[in-house]
Amino acid sequence: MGLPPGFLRDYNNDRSFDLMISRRYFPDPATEEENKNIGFGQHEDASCITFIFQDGIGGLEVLKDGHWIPAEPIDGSIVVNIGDVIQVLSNDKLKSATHRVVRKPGNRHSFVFFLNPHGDKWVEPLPEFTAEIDEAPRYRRFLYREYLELRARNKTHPPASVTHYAI
Ligand SMILES: O=C(O)CCC(=O)C(=O)O
Ligand SMILES: [Fe+2]
Repeated sequence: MGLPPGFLRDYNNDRSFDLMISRRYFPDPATEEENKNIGFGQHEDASCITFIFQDGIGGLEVLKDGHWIPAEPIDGSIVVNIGDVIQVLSNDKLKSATHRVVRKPGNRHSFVFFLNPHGDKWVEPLPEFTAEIDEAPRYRRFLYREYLELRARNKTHPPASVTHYAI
């Protein structure tokens, strides 16, 4: 990221807002009905970074230049996604990965670990990516807890994203 080693640890070394979720996806129902094979719709994670441990079934996809690219399972490997917090800290230099899961013929299992800041942490573009390189901040600052609440409230509506704080 162009930041000193250990930066993320120094920014937030409190692990109490981290989260690990175990997920199970049922097989593709193989109907023609639209969106029926979506196991987890397109989204970005609210985390700093996310680690995905998936089995061999597949279905995880990442959006790149308008195309969905499968993140094929590789035995013994972990998928690492950049989340919204890094996008804001880096003032958009690093983008939160847009991803989804499509259902495959088999039952899929994954463990998803979200490395998050503490809820009382302020999230804002860092000087290294703004003042120090003559770039205007693209987000106003917000408390991490506020953002989690915003996302929880908007779950059933168009999902909230970090663009809510865009300047
Ligand atoms: O199950 C997966 O592989 C990914 C799930 C996911 O994107 C999430 O929990 O945010
Ligand atoms: Fe995700």
